[in-house]
Amino acid sequence: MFRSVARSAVGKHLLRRGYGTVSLPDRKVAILGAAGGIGQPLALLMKLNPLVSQLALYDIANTPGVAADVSHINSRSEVTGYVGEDQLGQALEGCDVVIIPAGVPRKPGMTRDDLFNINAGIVKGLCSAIAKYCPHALVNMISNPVNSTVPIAAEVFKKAGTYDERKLFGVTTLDVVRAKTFYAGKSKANVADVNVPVVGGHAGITILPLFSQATPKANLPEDVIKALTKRTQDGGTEVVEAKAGKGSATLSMAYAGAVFADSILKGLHGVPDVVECAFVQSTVTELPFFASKVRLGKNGVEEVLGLGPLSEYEKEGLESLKPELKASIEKGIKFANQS
Ligand SMILES: NC(=O)C1=CN([C@@H]2O[C@H](COP(=O)(O)OP(=O)(O)OC[C@H]3O[C@@H](n4cnc5c(N)ncnc54)[C@H](O)[C@@H]3O)[C@@H](O)[C@H]2O)C=CC1
Ligand SMILES: O=C([O-])CC(=O)C(=O)O
Repeated sequence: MFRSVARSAVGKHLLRRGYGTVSLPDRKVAILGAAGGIGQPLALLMKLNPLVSQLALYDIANTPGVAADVSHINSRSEVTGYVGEDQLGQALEGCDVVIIPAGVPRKPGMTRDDLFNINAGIVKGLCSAIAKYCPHALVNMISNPVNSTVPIAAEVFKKAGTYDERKLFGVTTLDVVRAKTFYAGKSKANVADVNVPVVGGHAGITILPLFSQATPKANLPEDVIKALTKRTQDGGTEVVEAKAGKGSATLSMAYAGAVFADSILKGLHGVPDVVECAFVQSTVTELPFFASKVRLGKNGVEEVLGLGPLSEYEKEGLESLKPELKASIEKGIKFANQS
């Protein structure tokens, strides 16, 4: 997964890997919520990423143990654990990338929006600290409801005078990961070769997989496309129900979060043509935030790419998702400005 590091990169560190000697820059990455269900496996995967030189693991509890454990792995980065609000500033100082999986997960019967009351406040507090201690960092928001937490983060940064729309991302990679897996299953394509853009937001019908643009082409019948769409939209709920009260997706999310962070780091590193779907500030539709393909570069978002040609079914899906996504965005903005 992490092999395609550009050989021409500048930097201080020389690493000898299987494919020769490459130089890599110093990059500090923090995970906020690092002792949680997503945070722990994500810490493990980020420890394996050669583009990271310092890995800061922050949580309100239990990070010393997680950090001690992960730090014994013989890979490049230095790992430090930070626990409690007193240490949040140190965790964030000098960060290039901050990944946020802090907050409560769903239980069966809940929607992602049901998490708003608790997670909105958590995200707001963490983003205020980011604005203070690492205002130039790229922020990868995992905490749900992403459709609202990203607008909250944007408002907090605007108030602090640090907002840069190129540097704030709602992580929707798990929707892409699921769409690829489910499509490969039905089309019998090699899953490693499959690509499926997923646009919109990250909750229920706001998740809109564009199977008409999936590659390799498979010409699946309409009823199969509809079933694949529904399964992708309900992927999170499928896991919540299977876990039966013990939380939501953690391992597949850690994988998706690590894939997305790796792309962010590659973009920072100057690797060309790094494209991921993400929920960002957007003019692709009339909504102020929207997930679509994004080209990543040295400052974060280099270009928000358009939707491309949609099938009639996808056009309908796009119109149906807009009211819910709009309301979730507005709820986030209102929360950030009233409290
Ligand atoms: N974007 C996406 O695709 C996905 C998002 N999620 C979301 O990710 C979030 C985390 O999920 P899990 O890791 O399963 O939950 P978890 O409960 O296992 O872990 C959350 C961690 O956050 C920590 N935390 C709480 N308040 C904090 C604060 N103020 N500062 C730092 N850390 C704090 C907790 O101590 C805990 O260790 C949930 O909101 C969940 O809905 C989950 C899966 C996919
Ligand atoms: O469904 C949830 O609550 C967690 C999540 O966002 C996902 O798995 O896509």
